[in-house]
Amino acid sequence: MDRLELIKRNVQEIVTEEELKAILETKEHPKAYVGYEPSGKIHMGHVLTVNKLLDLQNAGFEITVLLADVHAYLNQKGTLEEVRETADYNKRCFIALGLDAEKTNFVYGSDYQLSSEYMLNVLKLTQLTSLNRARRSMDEVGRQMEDPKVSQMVYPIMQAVDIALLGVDIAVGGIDQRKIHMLAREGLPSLGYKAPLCIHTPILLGLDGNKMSSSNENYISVDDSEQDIKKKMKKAFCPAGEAENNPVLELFKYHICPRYEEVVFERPEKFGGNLSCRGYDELETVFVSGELHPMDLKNGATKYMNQILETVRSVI
Ligand SMILES: N[C@@H](Cc1ccc(O)cc1)C(=O)O
Repeated sequence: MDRLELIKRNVQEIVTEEELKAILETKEHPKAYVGYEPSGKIHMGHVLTVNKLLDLQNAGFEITVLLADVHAYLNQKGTLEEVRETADYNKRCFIALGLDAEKTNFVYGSDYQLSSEYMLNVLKLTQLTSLNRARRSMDEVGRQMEDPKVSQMVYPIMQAVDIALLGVDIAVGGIDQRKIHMLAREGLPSLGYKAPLCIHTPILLGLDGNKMSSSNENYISVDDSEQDIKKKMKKAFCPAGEAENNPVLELFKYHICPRYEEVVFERPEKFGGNLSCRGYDELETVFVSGELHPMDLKNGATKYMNQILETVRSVI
């Protein structure tokens, strides 16, 4: 796979592809980052952006991971001390998932976001941003936004300033980060910084076919046991022959197939014997044709997710 193909795989949007091509031509080691609000549960949604960072690392990018403790605090996720501790756990998870501990630049928000240079930029950008826009940019990111706090209006402004002061060329994130990234693209040039490129990954469905939510734990997280995964997969929504809105197929598309050249579904002879697929497209075709039963797909997902998470569990 060439560099551009690797960067584009499983991505929902690149803003803009022309800019990406230009940067690939001029820089051998462009810089990209993702920021994460520290979370007690690192789930397959987080892992999707980690996978993209791995692709970028393999494409020669320099990677920064922002452990956004101050952002989590501003977004009502706990005290600064609590979120900082969770950030340490998250760093261990990300390394276990394959990010090179030596080559990846892990940064805590609180280590630089309280400096006067940073704060002055934040204040300048607050002065250029309407309250309405700041609020809208938090639509898919903010907690309890029926009664937003002022801290949650500062949040997107700080995220924009992060991009400038971390000195990255590319901001990576789920498509839910889009409005904040657009604010950064528009606002940063007025502060004398360049507009960042953005790479947005899709947002995964929950295993029940609804939005992922911690209240009904409808997702796989990296600390799930083999038993947890079995149970969750058994209950998972997996409509026969359907490729759209199928969370089990999504696991193959975004997590399993990128890690395995070939996947094998083990079936007794009377159900057609073992079936193997090379690459996600082939698997989707086979599933849509009805040749592969949802039960077999789920069993396969259980096997591979366990293999992937085995190594992670053993080190976190
Ligand atoms: N907004 C991100 C977290 C984040 C914070 C600061 C950043 O600079 C980048 C990302 C989230 O929803 O989890």
